[in-house]
Formats: sequence, C-alpha cells, structure tokens
Amino acid sequence: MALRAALRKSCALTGLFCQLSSSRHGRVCASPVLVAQQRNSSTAQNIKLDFDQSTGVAVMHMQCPPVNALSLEFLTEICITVEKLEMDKSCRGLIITSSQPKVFSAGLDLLEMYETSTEHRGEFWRAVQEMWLKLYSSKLVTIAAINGSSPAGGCLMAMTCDYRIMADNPRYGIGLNETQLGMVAPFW
Ligand SMILES: CCCCCCCC/C=C\C/C=C/C(=O)SCCNC(=O)CCNC(=O)[C@H](O)C(C)(C)COP(=O)(O)OP(=O)(O)OC[C@H]1O[C@@H](n2cnc3c(N)ncnc32)[C@H](O)[C@@H]1OP(=O)(O)O
Repeated sequence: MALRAALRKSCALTGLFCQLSSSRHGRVCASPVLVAQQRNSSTAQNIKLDFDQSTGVAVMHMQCPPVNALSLEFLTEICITVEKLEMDKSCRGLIITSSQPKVFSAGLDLLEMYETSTEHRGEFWRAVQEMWLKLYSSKLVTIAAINGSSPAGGCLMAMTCDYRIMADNPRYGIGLNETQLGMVAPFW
C-alpha cells in the first residue's frame, strides 16, 4: 500500500496508472513478427498490446490460456514485444498484466521441462534468462499489475519490473515456490 501511495504521488508515473483503466483509448500494436521468425516462433498470439502514443504508455495483457504459463513460445513473444516497445522512441512505460481470470502467471510452463530433450530445455532456460534480463534492464519504466496468483516464474517476472502492484485478494498467492517442485534454477 505504501508503494502504491508513493507511486500515485509520482508525476512521472501518473500516466501509467491512468492506463490501467483506460486502455480502451490505446491502439493495438502490430504483431512482433520479425524476431519471431528468426527464432522460428509464431507471431504474438498470446499478448494483447495497447499502446497509447499520447502518454507513451503501453499495456501488455498476457492472454495465454489457461494460466499464462511461460512456455518457450510465450517467453519469446514477451521478449519481442518489449524489444519492439524499446525501439519505439515514443514509448516510456510498460504495464504488464493478465487477461486470464485469477492468475497473473503460473510461472514456467512445466510441460517444457517434462520429457523434452536436453537441447530443448537449454533453449527454454535461455529464453527464461532473456525474459527476466530484458525486463530487469529495460530502459522503460516497468510495472507489474498483478491481478492474480503469481508463483515462481510469475513472481520472477514481477520482481524484475521496477514496481509491483498486487490485487488485494487473499486467494492470490505470490512467491518463489519452485524448490517445492524439486527445481533449482540454473546459474546465469
Ligand atoms: C531478479 C532475479 C532473481 C532470480 C531468482 C530466481 C527465481 C527462479 C526462476 C525460475 C524458476 C521458476 C520455476 C517455475 O516457474 S516452475 C512452475 C511453478 N508454478 C507452479 O507451481 C504453479 C502451479 N499452478 C498453480 O498453482 C495453479 O495452477 C494456479 C494457482 C496458477 C491456478 O490455479 P487454478 O485457477 O485453480 O487453475 P488449475 O490449477 O486448475 O490449472 C489450470 C490448468 O493450467 C495448468 N497449469 C497450471 N500451472 C501450470 C504451469 N506452471 N505449467 C503448465 N501448466 C500449468 C494446469 O495443469 C491445468 O491444466 P488442465 O488440467 O489441462 O486444465
């Protein structure tokens, strides 16, 4: 709550918060095709991007059903979207939120690690690393608007943003729980 109050006082971020409730004024950006093709991935189907050029604020709605699990494809889409926004000089802030009910992101897609090849897992973990490094080092002001549960990789994603705001609902959990799955994140 203190964070939210502090942020509300910040003139620089006023536009970003307005965007949370006014994305209908935004325009939808083109799909990030280029890098997707380089990576042999499909275009962004799991992200709805509202970008209001008058405020310079983009809202990335994650809509990868059912729970925004971070698959290789979805991680790639997220990275490409951030890259494209960073290349747009009129963009200064990014809000990341979820279109899925009750879940911000369920974290890494467990199916990417189950009975997949060593090579695939290598590519997957590189994409994980790239996602959080890209967000963490972004020149954009980044805000995670956490409107649902956000375990493990979902929490990581939120942590790498500059600010986090979480819906006040006791049913929504957030934290680094991956060790409970016997999972230790690799070094980077
Ligand atoms: C600043 C740098 C610091 C570095 C720190 C390092 C941090 C470590 C980095 C990475 C490690 C991260 C590892 C992971 O993320 S592993 C994944 C961990 N995630 C979980 O354990 C979440 C498990 N899921 C849940 O708890 C719940 O599903 C829920 C709360 C997200 C949603 O609950 P609910 O609405 O009740 O839905 P369901 O449980 O019924 O699920 C619906 C559907 O979705 C499937 N599903 C859920 N989670 C995942 C997932 N992670 N991957 C793939 N699929 C998932 C679930 O199986 C259901 O499928 P269905 O039966 O076919 O319908």
